[in-house]
Amino acid sequence: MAAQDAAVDSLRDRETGIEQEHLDRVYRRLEEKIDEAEFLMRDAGKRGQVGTPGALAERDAQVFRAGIHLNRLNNEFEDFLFGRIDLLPGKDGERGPDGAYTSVEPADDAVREDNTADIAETLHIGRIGVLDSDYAPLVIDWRAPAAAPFYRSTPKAPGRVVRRRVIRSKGRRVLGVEDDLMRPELTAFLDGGELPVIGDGALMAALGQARSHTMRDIVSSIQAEQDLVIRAPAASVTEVSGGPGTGKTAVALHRAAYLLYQDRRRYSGGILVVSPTPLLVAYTEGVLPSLGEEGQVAIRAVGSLSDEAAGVEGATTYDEPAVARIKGSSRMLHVLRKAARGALEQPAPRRAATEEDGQLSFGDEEAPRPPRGTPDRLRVVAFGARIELEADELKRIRHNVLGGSAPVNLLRPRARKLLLDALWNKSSGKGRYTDPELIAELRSSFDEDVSTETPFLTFLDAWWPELTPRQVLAAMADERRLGRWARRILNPGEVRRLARSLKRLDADGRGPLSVHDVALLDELHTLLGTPHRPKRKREMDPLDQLTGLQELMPQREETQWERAERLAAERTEYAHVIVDEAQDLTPMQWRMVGRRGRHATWTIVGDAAQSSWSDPDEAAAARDEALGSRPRRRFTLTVNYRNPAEIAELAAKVLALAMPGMESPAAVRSTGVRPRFETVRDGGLAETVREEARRLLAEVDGTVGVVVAMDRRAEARGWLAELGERVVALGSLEAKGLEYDATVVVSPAEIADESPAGLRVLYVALTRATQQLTVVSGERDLPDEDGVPDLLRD
Ligand SMILES: Nc1ncnc2c1ncn2[C@@H]1O[C@H](COP(=O)(O)OP(=O)(O)OP(=O)(O)O)[C@@H](O)[C@H]1O
Repeated sequence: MAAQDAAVDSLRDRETGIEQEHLDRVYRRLEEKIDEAEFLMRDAGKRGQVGTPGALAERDAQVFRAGIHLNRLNNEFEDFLFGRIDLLPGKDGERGPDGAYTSVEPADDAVREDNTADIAETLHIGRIGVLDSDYAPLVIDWRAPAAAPFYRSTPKAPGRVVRRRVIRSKGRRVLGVEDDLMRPELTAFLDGGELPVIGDGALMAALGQARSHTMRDIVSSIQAEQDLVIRAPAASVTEVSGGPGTGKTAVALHRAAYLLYQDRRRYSGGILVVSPTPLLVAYTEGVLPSLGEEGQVAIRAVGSLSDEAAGVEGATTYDEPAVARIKGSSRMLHVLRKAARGALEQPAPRRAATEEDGQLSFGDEEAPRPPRGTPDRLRVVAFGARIELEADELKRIRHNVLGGSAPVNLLRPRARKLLLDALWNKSSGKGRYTDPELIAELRSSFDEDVSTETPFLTFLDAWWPELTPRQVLAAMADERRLGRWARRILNPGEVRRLARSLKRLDADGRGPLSVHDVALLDELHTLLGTPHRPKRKREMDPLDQLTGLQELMPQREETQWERAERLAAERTEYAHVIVDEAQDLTPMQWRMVGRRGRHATWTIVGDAAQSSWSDPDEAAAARDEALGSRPRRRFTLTVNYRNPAEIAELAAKVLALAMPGMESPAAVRSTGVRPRFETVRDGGLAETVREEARRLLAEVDGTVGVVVAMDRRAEARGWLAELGERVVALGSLEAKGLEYDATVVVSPAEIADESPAGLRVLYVALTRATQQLTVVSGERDLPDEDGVPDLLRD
């Protein structure tokens, strides 16, 4: 036995050594390329401003590209090289642009009658492609067509692949290899020797690893059904559904990198990834840089998608479920339409303002102030006489201007014009001449005189103020006014709740926003419109400003990440929109996201069984509206890579209650560790949860997540304060998309009772662990003698 183990070890060492040699060659080549890039930059710097403008531009572009390349090479990705496939000869013998054979199917005579074959081609797969000096592929980019068999090949449909190898490396050192045989029936030869096979496969090795607070890419172990989604053509809409842990988020992010690789020019319009929470953004945002992509992709939480949320770093607070339900509903669109127009009229201020000559006095501050009570009379002097418009005339004019659906702030010029018309009609100027030319001249000077006088300007500012979305939202905190705008749309109870939830905002709408407020603000932004203002000077494109090395350096000071942030901030529409956890978008959020992808192609990933929105049909209708009539391509992911079977089995009980008849995905592995059930011990809930978290911290190497009902969040953070950074307390809605080595789910009944979608939220909570799960029951859970709460019993 010992001799056999030693043989296996020496084979492993030999194969690891072979890959080390290859990696050394790759790094030698990378060093050559770095030297080349550095030379190019030095040379360009020396040459300064000589040559024709065209040649200079070309040289500058080359320097810029070399600089970026250099940066990437210097980054020395962990696992720079991660895969290898050994292939049979191809059918047609043609080679693609990366130097690899293009055919997927083996040549007819590739396998001899005695089931032996020769390996005709070996490809190494890595994060970026590297060619040797003869343009032969040393490393193939994982997104290149030649790399597809690495992911697609299965023992059922192996194509040309005989052996797939995952190479584990760190920096320049190969740590080990894991092989999967795609044609186990075959004896294959490479360089005269039999092709050896090492280990039990890479997927299991990857899944067993401890989790940290950031997601890892899965580039070395993407599975065939996932690869089909990642490489699906970008046209129209790609919809991906799949249960918890099937890799939807991972696939969505890898797809973004793939699309950029495929058609960088097209996606220079930007890719937007919409995520449900800032926690999930923080968890996932490292994946794209690890795949060599960051510049063009913006990952945004739905609560910070709108510029209207700027200044509060996006919204992170949640409304109570009944309020969230109102704010998310498409009925709000009708309320907002009325509010955007109705908010023009300000109720009279509590403290009486001084009125003088038909105008409200605003004191002598110069800065524009929010309106304080709408004036009901306009009085100006023209042709030496006073002209007045009374309340009912003003009302008629307002009504006239507001007919139609144009954005309110853009109607101000029209309001101004109708006011001047009405004043002119009352003036003595109107009947002064009969000659149309003279009338026109007089009218034009009347307009100019009146409309530049302070009384008119001050009146217009107060009577037709330029409203901000936040001011309108704040106006909706007045229950009486909101009641008018929401008549026959919301019932009185809903009006009261909604108004009360907005009392947090001051008159200008400053104050803490909830996640659902953001979609309302974004809608208001559209309803109000932004009057045209002179544009700020455009920042120059790096290629515009480069003239050599000296200019390249300051440019480097803006990191790729900052550049992405800046570009995203300037962008309002994207070339491709990816929606993660799409089942959670409310109808109003779909409208907000839809506006950012009116001309985009889309990838939408989600799982109806995890929806925390109470009315999935209404959300589906809003989603259809956002996507329009674009054709859809649908995929389903079927394997749960996160939860061991023992945990998946328990979660399936809740799924059966939440969505009867819905199938849960098959867990890919089992650990033999069953979920634990605890009831509150003597020290109370805090002590019980703390003890359990402490125990789990000792059991696993990575992270522990404690999931509680939303209104216990702050309390739970206090319970765990002393346990260090590996443990995190989360509200049930915050757990979306995240995962931990071990989780403690506190009181399933509390989570399930939180909202109409509570059972689905509980299903999410129960599917977060990669290794161990403990359920702690309180009284409401009616635990049996084994501590199993009623919701989780058979
Ligand atoms: N092919 C794979 N190789 C290695 N790990 C994988 C693979 N596919 C998925 N995983 C891992 O499984 C876990 C779950 O993936 P992910 O979070 O993308 O799933 P999800 O479908 O978005 O889950 P949920 O719906 O619960 O949010 C992650 O840790 C991911 O890295």
